[in-house]
Amino acid sequence: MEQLFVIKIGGNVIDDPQKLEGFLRSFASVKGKKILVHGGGKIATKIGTGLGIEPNYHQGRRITDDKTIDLVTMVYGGLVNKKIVASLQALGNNSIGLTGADANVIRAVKRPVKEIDFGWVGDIPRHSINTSFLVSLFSQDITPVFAALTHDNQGHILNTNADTIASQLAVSLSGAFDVRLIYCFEKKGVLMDVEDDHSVIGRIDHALYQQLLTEKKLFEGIIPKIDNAFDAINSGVREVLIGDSSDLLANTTKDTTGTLIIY
Ligand SMILES: Nc1ncnc2c1ncn2[C@@H]1O[C@H](COP(=O)(O)OP(=O)(O)O)[C@@H](O)[C@H]1O
Ligand SMILES: CC(=O)N[C@@H](CCC(=O)OP(=O)(O)O)C(=O)O
Repeated sequence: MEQLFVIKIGGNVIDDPQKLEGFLRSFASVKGKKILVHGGGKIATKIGTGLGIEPNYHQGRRITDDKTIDLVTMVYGGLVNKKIVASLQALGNNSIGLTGADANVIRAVKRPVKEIDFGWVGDIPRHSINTSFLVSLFSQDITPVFAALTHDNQGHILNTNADTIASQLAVSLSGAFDVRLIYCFEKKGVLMDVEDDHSVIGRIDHALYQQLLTEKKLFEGIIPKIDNAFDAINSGVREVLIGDSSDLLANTTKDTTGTLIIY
């Protein structure tokens, strides 16, 4: 099968113009079929605060009320997405900016209210991705660039975690391609000590993951990222890597750096 890279770029890199430029330069030079997924939570929080829309989180996850869904639609689907696409065009990488609503690529369901009402937040059921549209873009040599937004097919945009969008896109395309999912962020990989960039853990399987959780080596966003990584590797994705955005090119070869997630 032909190889496909599904690459997610993290919020701290998007927030740093120099790092973002370096990353996009590397991304543009990745040969073959590829998809880029981004969020932009930090920028949304900054712009929202300026507009009087205070961020509201529960256990690190954004609660998305009526004003916030408008905010993130503007920031993720507009500002961040279109700037990335324009940069890629300048680098000679023809690309198209998409949300999950465009061409009905990602239909999601609003997260049911349990103890917490997350508001306009989407979860992606299996088999709800329009893969044939993506394949048609690949056949025209156009790279899809996804913002962290989906839709519910009832006229609503849903704020959807970018790591989850990346893993679900990877899973849905794994029947047709040899997919390598790469989570790029500002650290060298999953670290034994989050303050020490030399403490990269080369491989994590389920047993080691449980041990790292018990030892409290992992906190905040890295936990849902690893959960999404396991979801992908358990559902047909060939390889999943978590690494530094500046190591992207190495991570598209056999000599990967960063952390491999394995069964
Ligand atoms: N052991 C660890 N190794 C690497 N990162 C960790 C670890 N524990 C916690 N983290 C935190 O997880 C964050 C990554 O999650 P998140 O901010 O959601 O990613 P993204 O940049 O992709 O949006 C890192 O910036 C880091 O602060
Ligand atoms: C529902 C949900 O988690 N939405 C995220 C979407 C952005 C995102 O995932 O961005 P990063 O990957 O850069 O954190 C949020 O609004 O923060």
